[in-house]
Amino acid sequence: MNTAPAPHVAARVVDAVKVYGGGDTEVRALDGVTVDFPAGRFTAIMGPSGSGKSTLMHCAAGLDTLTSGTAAIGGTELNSLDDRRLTLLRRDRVGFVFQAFNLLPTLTVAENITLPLDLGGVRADAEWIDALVDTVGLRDRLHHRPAELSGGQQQRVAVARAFAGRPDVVFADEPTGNLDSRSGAEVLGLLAHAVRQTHRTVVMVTHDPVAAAHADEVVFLADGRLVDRMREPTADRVLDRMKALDTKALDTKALDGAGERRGQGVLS
Ligand SMILES: Nc1ncnc2c1ncn2[C@@H]1O[C@H](COP(=O)(O)OP(=O)(O)OP(=O)(O)O)[C@@H](O)[C@H]1O
Repeated sequence: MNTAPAPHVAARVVDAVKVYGGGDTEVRALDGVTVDFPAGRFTAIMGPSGSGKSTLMHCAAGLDTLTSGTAAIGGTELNSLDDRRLTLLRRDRVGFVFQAFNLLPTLTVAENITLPLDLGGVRADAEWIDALVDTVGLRDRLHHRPAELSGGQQQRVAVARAFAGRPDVVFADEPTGNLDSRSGAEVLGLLAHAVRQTHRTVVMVTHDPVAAAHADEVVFLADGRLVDRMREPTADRVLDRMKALDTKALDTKALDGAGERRGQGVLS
């Protein structure tokens, strides 16, 4: 079966299973997840702690491999790539933003932004980079080093760096986890703006309903399964959904403790 995405899908996983460990310590972090991340949209992944959010993101981004099932980015199935091609795909077609800003302290803001392109020997598109610098509001900081910037400004550099190579998709893992709420809101607004203005795709893992509300759509995981999707989320609706999932997760754990069979996912 050809599971490569149609052009309007930036990334996709199909029947994704990820098992860590074996025997008594086996964990099914993903238990048959199929999800599309539409191109030109901002999607948030939410779910209770341990529900598989980071595992899904890492496998969808080619940072980790699935036990079974497939993952694809922009029409390319990741399982079909050897290590070298996978590294090139990650470098050329995927951007990353992490909780820790991961900037190089000895480089200026401008150098940090174009670092992935410079490492790959790719010529930066000056017009695109110029527009990005304006989008993230760092024009007057281009020659500063990261230590001279606030946390929010550093994360804005990381956002510009993630978009520098016009990637098919930018994956963001708790990008506001180290920021105060005001800087966090700025970075989220920026991600949403970059998606709208440049028609790029962002997939973000977050614990925070307020952060998720900046996305166009939220996908919810529970127990390694996709249990719901919500378009045009608001923080209140996401919070209500999360409360229901957390309650269900607690109930399931209580049942497990009583020796009952594990629940079959929250909505099924
Ligand atoms: N490298 C690993 N080895 C063993 N188990 C792992 C590993 N990585 C994750 N897990 C387990 O897989 C499950 C899913 O983990 P994952 O980090 O994807 O969840 P999460 O929803 O991102 O959690 P959190 O919100 O707490 O960050 C958890 O039970 C976790 O303990």
